[in-house]
Amino acid sequence: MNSTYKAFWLKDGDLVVIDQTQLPFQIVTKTLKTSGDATLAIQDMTVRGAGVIGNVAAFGVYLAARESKGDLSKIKPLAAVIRGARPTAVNLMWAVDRMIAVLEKANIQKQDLVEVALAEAIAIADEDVVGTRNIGKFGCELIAAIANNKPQGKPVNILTHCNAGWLAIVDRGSALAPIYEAFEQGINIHVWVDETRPRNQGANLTAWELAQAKIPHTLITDNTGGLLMQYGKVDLCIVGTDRVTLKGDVANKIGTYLKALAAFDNQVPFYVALPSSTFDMQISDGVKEIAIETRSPDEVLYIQGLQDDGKVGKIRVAPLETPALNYGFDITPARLVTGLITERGICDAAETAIAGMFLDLIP
Ligand SMILES: CSC[C@@H](O)[C@@H](O)C(=O)COP(=O)(O)O
Repeated sequence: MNSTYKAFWLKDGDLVVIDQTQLPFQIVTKTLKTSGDATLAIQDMTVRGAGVIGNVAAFGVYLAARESKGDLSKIKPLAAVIRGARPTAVNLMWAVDRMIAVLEKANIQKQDLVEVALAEAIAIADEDVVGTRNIGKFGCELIAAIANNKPQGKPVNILTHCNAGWLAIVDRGSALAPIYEAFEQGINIHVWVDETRPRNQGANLTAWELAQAKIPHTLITDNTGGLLMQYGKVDLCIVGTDRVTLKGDVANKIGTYLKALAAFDNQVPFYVALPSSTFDMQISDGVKEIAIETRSPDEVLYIQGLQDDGKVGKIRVAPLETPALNYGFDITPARLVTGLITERGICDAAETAIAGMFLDLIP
């Protein structure tokens, strides 16, 4: 793993992860020693974001191999538990399936499965590093083209939702990869950051990443984007995704769909950035076929933040008797997506274009 920024790293054979539930107020790490630790870290969102969920799942299979002393019959049920940790991000299932396929082959060849699992989990992370760099380069071309048509001194205003930065995919994220690249190239940019209720990944994580990188940004409530688009203050939307179907329907953090509708109504280009591991080529209709995670109502009923006493705590924002519903993701239909920014290039969110660029991934 060669990345500059990391959401996780290896130490003495264990996996250390940044506890994202504590950001931006404190940088706390957790050490995952067992496959159960990996499952829990994914479930309680110590780690989150489609890519990093896949990485931690892959290392979780390695930890399963270690605790099973390389016995494949014991690794498989543990891997199945990791695979079920969260339902929507397909990178989780993809990573576990890839790990098990490699281990099955290695088992026939009587190789050391602990070593093989570790090497494969590292390989997946290393591929992500290369992939995000390429996503950054392709996406940056879009930003550069807009910048060329801007009056001198005016920034390209990019709106993003949730967190799709290096905390979500090593080592530059998906949606934020073109933003990091553009900033590095000296393009004048400014990012509108949706707070992303209920868990506030925008306010807590994206704003923190951008602040660390000194990239100009402004935090907005989730409902502000439409007005900004009507005012001509958004040049481009770029979001990440947890699963894209063969026909180009996009699952991403709840609220993405409404942003895409507003973008469509205002002729603002709406791009989705993803590594190819986020395609689910076995399905077509996102609304009918993608399982949307439902999370605890408490995430809606309470807000977590920094208290006046300097401690991180939660406060309730609704009457005690009010129930809440908490879908974690929504589906943006392909027709609202201007294009998909992938590590192989930019393609239309349509079956012919996706199949044309990713034929080798279609089962
Ligand atoms: C890899 S970034 C794309 C998505 O994973 C991201 O936008 C997102 O929706 C994350 O959701 P989360 O619930 O925080 O895991």
